[in-house]
Amino acid sequence: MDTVRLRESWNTVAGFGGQVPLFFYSTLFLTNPPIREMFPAGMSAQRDKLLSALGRVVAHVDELDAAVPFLQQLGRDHRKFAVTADHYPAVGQALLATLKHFLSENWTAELAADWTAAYTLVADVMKAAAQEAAQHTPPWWNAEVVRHERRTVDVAVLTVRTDRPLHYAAGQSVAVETQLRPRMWRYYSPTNVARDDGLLELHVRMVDGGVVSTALVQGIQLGDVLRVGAPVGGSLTVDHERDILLIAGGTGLAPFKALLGQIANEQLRREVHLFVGARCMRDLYDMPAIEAFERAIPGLRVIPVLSEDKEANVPHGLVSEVALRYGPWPAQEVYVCGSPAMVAATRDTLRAAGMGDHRVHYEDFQGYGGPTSATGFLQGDKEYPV
Ligand SMILES: NC(=O)C1=CN([C@@H]2O[C@H](COP(=O)(O)OP(=O)(O)OC[C@H]3O[C@@H](n4cnc5c(N)ncnc54)[C@H](O)[C@@H]3O)[C@@H](O)[C@H]2O)C=CC1
Repeated sequence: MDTVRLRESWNTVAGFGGQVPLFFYSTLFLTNPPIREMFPAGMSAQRDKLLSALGRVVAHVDELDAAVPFLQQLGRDHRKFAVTADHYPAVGQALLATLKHFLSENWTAELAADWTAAYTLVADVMKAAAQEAAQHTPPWWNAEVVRHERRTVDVAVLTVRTDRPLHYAAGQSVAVETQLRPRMWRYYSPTNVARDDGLLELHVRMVDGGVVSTALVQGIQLGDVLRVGAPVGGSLTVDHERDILLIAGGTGLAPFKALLGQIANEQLRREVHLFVGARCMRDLYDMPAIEAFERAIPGLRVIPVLSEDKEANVPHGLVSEVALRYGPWPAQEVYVCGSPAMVAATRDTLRAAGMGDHRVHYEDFQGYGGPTSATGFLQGDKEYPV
């Protein structure tokens, strides 16, 4: 398989922009009408998600070893869409038809063979992981809403109870769907460690144009049943004993609250600093719970930071910049979570301050195709469905 040729051909096709997903989905749905039912009625949000994710993964197939855990999660997570092994050939055929169409005279028998081999590798990893998961877990968990608190105009804290235990690591995310918005899945990070009774707390901010987050904040009723997908993500999990610096922007606090739950149960003594960034006082929507952790964890220090309002005794500025001012952080593992813009800006700030990328952790959902890895993932209520 010539991976350079694969990548070059993908770059050429990607240059056709929005026409590519249009052609891909038309081909997929025309040749396999039942697959249309698996996607939401409105396709605009995810038009390019599946395809760009597939393209990225397949074109980097020479790094497949590194991508295997991600592809396995993807395979398991896709069970919630009712994707079965039978669907993979249809997607592969639509992908090949799309490449052929846009590469026209540059589409050769060799390229067709390379793309077929690459897609087969990716699909095999995903299918095997899905099949293995099917032995012991459902395609999704039903989760009844048992508590719904509006903490601010646009932030709700939901507590749901899954119908069977859901095992995940603190810092991972799960996809959530409400029947108010069928087939539109959004990722949220449970804010508690996994519990035997299946209780999960989720933090949801209503975002502009976010139809799912609006439904979860404003439309949901106690007793409603959400669907929850298999856990994904591994960048914000902690499996070491080093000191930690956590930098949260807004509801990006969610996975870190779960980490505090994990750390509170450790026998270990380590230093943990948590910077909680918000625009104004009322956006610090969960401080009593976070301060309770501060009392329970001897090495934990929590520093709220306001970027818009100025309040006495509360540091002012972007959370990343304030966190740097409190340094130096010579050996801490650094975890960053917030909006994509906040994560990108924080990474730049830390890099400019000389902090090596190797100890800065953030969830890369593009790479998934969602928060920056390979298939239409997301964080919070960003539009990253597959
Ligand atoms: N709800 C959840 O479970 C999870 C949510 N998220 C994501 O966290 C994000 C939270 O956003 P909001 O609550 O609206 O936060 P926000 O926009 O109110 O920002 C909070 C703080 O982050 C910093 N910040 C924001 N934008 C920045 C930028 N461009 N450069 C540098 N610093 C910046 C500032 O200090 C600001 O005060 C959402 O994108 C959500 O998708 C991520 C993981 C899990």
